[in-house]
Amino acid sequence: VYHLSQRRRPIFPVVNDYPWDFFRRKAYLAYNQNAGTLITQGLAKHRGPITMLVPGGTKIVLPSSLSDWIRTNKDLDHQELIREEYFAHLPGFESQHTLHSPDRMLIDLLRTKLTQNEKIVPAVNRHVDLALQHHWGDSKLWETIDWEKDTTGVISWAAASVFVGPEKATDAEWQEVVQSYVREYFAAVSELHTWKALLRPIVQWLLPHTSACRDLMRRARTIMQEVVQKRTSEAEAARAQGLEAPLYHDTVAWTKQVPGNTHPAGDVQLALAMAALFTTTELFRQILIDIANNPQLVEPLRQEIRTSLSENGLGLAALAKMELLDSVMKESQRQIPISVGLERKVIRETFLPDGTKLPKGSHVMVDSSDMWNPAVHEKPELYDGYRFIKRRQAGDKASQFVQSSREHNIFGGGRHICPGRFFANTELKLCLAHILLKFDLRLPPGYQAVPVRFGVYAGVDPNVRLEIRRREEPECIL
Ligand code: HEM
Repeated sequence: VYHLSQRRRPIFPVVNDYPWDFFRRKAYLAYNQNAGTLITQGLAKHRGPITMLVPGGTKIVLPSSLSDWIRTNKDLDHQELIREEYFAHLPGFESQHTLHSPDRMLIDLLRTKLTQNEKIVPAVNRHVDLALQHHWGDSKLWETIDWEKDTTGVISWAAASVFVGPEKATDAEWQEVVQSYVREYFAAVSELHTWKALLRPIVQWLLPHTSACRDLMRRARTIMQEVVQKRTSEAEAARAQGLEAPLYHDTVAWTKQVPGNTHPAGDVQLALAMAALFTTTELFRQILIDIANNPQLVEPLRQEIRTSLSENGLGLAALAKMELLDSVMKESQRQIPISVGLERKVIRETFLPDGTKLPKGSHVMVDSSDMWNPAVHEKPELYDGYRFIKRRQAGDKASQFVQSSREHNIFGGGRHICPGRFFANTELKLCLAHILLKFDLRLPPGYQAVPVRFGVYAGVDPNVRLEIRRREEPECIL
């Protein structure tokens, strides 16, 4: 079967190869439903890398002992993999090209401007407050939030305060464009993957999600052209009157300062939304589930937030002092069962430390099961909000939320490590501080959230009915 359907014979043992499975139905079903187990058992059995058959090709999974090798190897690339797998060349998907452009404009911008930038805190804080009023309301009676819309909305407004800036952050049309684009984009990518590569250049014009992306991309470009134009006129008017032009602390202003930038402002915004919205919202949802399921954490968290804010004022120092919250956030990452990290494409033939050749074009990734490994974590099956603060106090140097390590590689590593993780940290801590001080949360009695699995990836339970109410005496220190 391999010789007919694969150009190359897999170098490592295949873990989902079954007799008489000519069309790979069984192989793909096993991958979709059970990738985590296939990986753990396969790595244990073969004591080395394994191959998985996946729709459209094969993926090589390396044991976590090779994390450092992958992290530092220059023959492996993350961006090229993403550009290819997420169809960055298609019309309507230009934002993916901007996000993973070889010029690294946006990545460098995030690294320099969005990492530990004190100036963005007040705007994010204000927008979190506005977002909670808008999406979560003022009721002191228990109400069920719209799990998809009211979690995405909060994160999207908070991020927009720094991405698009004050003119559009809470604008209904802009929010609709951005949030719909991210939804349509991921749906379009999944839809396109079900078609043979040869047919994609044709079907891309006919499929509803791909068409929606093109339309939303056009709208984003038009809206952003107006924003840029408005700011230019504003600056000219100020100059004409001998005044200083207004100062903005957002990606629109920062992108304008990049010499020779060729990415349209609309593309930059959709690129940011694509990288930041789904990832951060998913974790936000998981943290809300875990806090609701662990009410004993609420008072200690509230106390920590009050103390950090009263001793440091609102700013990065206060957020850094929220160590229990930091630990809770990292522990919640462990509840989303993503089986791999550090996905890379081999861009030049390269060799594993034992001399095995990895051919150009291979797709490699690293096993993430250390996150649930009893040799790494005591009682890994339990949710322990204090897990990472205890490790930190015991001297573990990689137990903070923004840190990535071999045992916990949710933010990747090496030169492609997520440049948005500091911003995600700021945004999530501010959202959770507001929520903890102003709301009570609960889940229906006995509700067990069940994550969904898509092959090696996973998502938070989409059917949660989270109930919220404003606290009787909300603490207005934020
Ligand atoms: C909890 C939220 C987030 C998670 C779990 C996450 C996770 C990741 C992961 C796993 C990677 C690939 C790293 C690698 O393979 O080494 C990545 C890359 C990236 N992330 Fe994030 N991310 C999050 C939030 C954000 C945010 C808020 C932004 C933007 C503000 C962002 C921007 C990016 C960009 C631009 C890249 C590409 C880096 C490169 O290719 O060099 N991410 N992220």
